[in-house]
Amino acid sequence: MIKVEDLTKSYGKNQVLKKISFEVRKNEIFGLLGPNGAGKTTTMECMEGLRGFNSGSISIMGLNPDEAAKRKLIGIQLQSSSLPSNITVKESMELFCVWNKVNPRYDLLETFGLKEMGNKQYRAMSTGQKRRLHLALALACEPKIIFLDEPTAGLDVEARVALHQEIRELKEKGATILLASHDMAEVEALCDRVGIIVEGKIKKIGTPNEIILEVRRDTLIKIKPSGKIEAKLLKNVVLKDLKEGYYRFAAADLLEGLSEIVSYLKENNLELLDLIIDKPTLEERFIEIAREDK
Ligand SMILES: Nc1ncnc2c1ncn2[C@@H]1O[C@H](COP(=O)(O)OP(=O)(O)OP(=O)(O)O)[C@@H](O)[C@H]1O
Repeated sequence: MIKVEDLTKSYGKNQVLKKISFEVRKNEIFGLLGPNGAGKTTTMECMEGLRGFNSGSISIMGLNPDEAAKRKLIGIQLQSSSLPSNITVKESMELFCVWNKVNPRYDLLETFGLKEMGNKQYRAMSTGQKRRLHLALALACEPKIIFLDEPTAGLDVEARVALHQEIRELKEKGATILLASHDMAEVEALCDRVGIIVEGKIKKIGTPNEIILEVRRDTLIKIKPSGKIEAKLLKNVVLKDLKEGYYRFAAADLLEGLSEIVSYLKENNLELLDLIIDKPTLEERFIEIAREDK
């Protein structure tokens, strides 16, 4: 669907993209994950046809980014300066939809909490409100490919949940979505595959699960029983420490470890007062990868 090959981009002498290559498959949500300044926005802007690049190639459904944009294959969150200051929320939706030859999506204004401010002028909107309007417009013409750059930054919890739901529905309807973010939980929850970009280079591509499996530590099971546990008798878990009545066990296999602990508690008439499972996360692997070259 999208193929980026050996993409390089410099701002003056500062080379910010250093031969980036990745593919986005049809109907997947692909997350571009990276620390501040890694090159996510620059990569997205090159793909959107908004920014030139020095070398390499970008193919979007077989077209170059300019052509793909002209044919309205891609939906982009507009930049803040791109709407006239006196246009209202409702007018901007209508204008955008007439331009794209689709029916206005007033429901999206409702989804993003903008319904009540249909007559508000763009210049009077807060940054968060503008952001939500840009998202509603980006999604309104149901493009085949959608680029979202930090879509939930500055959104409140309700709008964030609504946006996640909207993204999932767009995928169900067949869209391909590229999402740049440094929000690990968001990427883990939404993305089918993730590319980790650090200092202008792609360091890792895989599903969130594949990447999490690379974390070099066991899952930790933290429990508070109603009495003492003879930890030496347990074969599937290793006691790491015992603090304030909490036993922290490492388990190579979570289910086996957990079932052994539960059986032990039952056999010894102990109650389980608290249970915390601490599994490796995408964030842990991301931090390892970001530090690898330092
Ligand atoms: N218009 C520009 N002119 C000069 N340098 C730029 C410009 N835009 C970005 N940069 C630089 O390019 C590098 C990559 O920036 P980019 O915005 O692509 O990163 P990012 O991963 O999106 O970061 P963030 O998560 O902070 O948004 C940074 O060092 C940034 O300072």
